[in-house]
Amino acid sequence: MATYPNGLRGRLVRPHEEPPSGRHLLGRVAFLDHHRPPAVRDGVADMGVHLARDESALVTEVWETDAPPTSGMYRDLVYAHDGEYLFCAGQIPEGGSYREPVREAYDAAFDLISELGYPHVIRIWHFINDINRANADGMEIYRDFCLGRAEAVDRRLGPAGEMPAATGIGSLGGGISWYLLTSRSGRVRHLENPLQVPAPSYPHRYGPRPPKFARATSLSPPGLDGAGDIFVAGTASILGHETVHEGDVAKQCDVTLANMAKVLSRENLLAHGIDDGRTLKDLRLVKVYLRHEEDLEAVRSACAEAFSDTAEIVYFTVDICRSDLLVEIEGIAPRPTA
Ligand SMILES: C=C(O[C@@H]1C=C(C(=O)O)C=C[C@H]1O)C(=O)O
Repeated sequence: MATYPNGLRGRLVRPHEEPPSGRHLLGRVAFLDHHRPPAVRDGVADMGVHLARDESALVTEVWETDAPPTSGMYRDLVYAHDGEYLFCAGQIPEGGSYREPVREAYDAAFDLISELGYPHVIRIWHFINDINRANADGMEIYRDFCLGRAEAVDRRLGPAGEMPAATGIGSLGGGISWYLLTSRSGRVRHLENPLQVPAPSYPHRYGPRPPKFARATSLSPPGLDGAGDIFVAGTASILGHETVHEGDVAKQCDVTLANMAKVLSRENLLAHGIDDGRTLKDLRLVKVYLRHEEDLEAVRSACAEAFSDTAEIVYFTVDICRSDLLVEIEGIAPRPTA
């Protein structure tokens, strides 16, 4: 623990802001108006995701650690690791079907994780261009993606293999951009939400293979066994396995926030063996995804009320994994002592 007094921390940096100083940069994901391939740039593992429609949405997510990282390329992935944490990012070019390339990309990441020795996956993000469009075989691209992911996960972890909190959301170009964080020896626990069917158990009507992710993941750094940082997955207006409040963004936003509050609640954490409780006011690094630009003010005011004044909140207008979802939100509740 002494080596990692602050551990892994994510921050959002706006174009006009000073880059972070004093700590080491493990990875950098820039949300841009174009995509930028994964590479080591200025010594930092870096990738650009096409998510910004205009300059107001330009923002960079940086992951800081306490030890100097080593970075490099592995197959098509860029990575960096510092002895306790690993960041890795990749892009899968646009094509007629994503099933096979997603399987290969996941395979490469699993190989990297095991070769370098960072087996505990904390969090994964996927940004999928044309997520609701049909692929060359007529299958929705999100479902095509889920198929490749499920096959890769089955092969490596078995059908019951646990996956961490994730985001699977639209983007504006560049195929699929994805990145993940893993830990060497931290304690990683995956959490579900009693209001929602676990995504890996969604029925067949949502696609041939279900999405493999948890509703949240708790990361306790080495030496600290209590509650850790809680990474809340991309969350939407889904109860059980069904979308609720089709066409009503305000109500979808309320259900989304209630789902996030439930995952973080003391009752839910205790049910997962974690003696702690968090609220929406503890969330930081909040990303809000909207299907329609015109919903921004309604969603912004709901979020301003729900989250802390000091939370960093960014808004992106992109498609969402189900065509009836209008809003999706994710965030991180850091451990209180940090
Ligand atoms: C919104 C949902 O799923 C979305 C898709 C995910 C994925 O496929 O990795 C993860 C979280 C969300 O971004 C949901 O099913 O509740």
